[in-house]
Amino acid sequence: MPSLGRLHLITDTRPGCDPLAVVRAALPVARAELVVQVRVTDGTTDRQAYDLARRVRALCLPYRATCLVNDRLHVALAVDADGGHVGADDLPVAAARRVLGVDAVLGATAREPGGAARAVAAGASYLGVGPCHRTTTKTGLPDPIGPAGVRAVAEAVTVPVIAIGGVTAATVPALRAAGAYGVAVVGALSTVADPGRATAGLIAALTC
Ligand SMILES: Cc1ncc(COP(=O)(O)OP(=O)(O)O)c(N)n1
Ligand SMILES: Cc1nc(C(=O)O)sc1CCOP(=O)(O)O
Ligand SMILES: [Mg+2]
Repeated sequence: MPSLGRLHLITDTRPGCDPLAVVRAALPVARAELVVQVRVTDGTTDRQAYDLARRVRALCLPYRATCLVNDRLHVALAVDADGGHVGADDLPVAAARRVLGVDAVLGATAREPGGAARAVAAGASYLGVGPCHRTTTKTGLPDPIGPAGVRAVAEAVTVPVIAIGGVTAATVPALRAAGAYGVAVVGALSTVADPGRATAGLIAALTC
């Protein structure tokens, strides 16, 4: 299994966004510290998801950056991605592990220690933990858990904890201090004028 990068860039495919431009800007800065998770809106067809994932996979390869696919594990397999990410509405973690195989990177969403331990027992190789802070990118989430919630999960598992939800370079130090191995972001890279510069800021915060 490839070693996991600390900066997870989740693609933003909302209207007006250019996810490939953001990936192209982030890759030369973060290189193998970058994990690109291809996440598409529900209305996206499998063909569109496949085309985006295939292009992201090709961009990641020269940098040895990890490419994951959110939810649609058949797309992950079809583009030979490094793995996938599942949550409560997706395939159960054990089923996802059977689909992807033993060597794949498999992320699972966890919001509290009990769920986190169950996800790891079922085969998750990392956990996405949040929402850490308020986010404008996704609706229907529970209240933010803050660094204390991240700490509770990190103390319960031995796999990497990736903090998600409203993460910025300014909030990274407290999340790292709480035990997060890395962070996952949408808006901090997709809604800024200079995603390359924003990537450098996040990497600096993650590696100092
Ligand atoms: C790193 C990371 N953590 C959490 C999530 C959320 O996944 P999920 O709960 O399945 O929700 P959707 O992203 O599918 O809407 C994630 N994608 N990545
Ligand atoms: C996709 C996603 N999942 C979350 C969760 O807590 O499960 S928060 C989130 C969106 C993260 O976007 P931003 O970095 O713009 O806040
Ligand atoms: Mg999901």
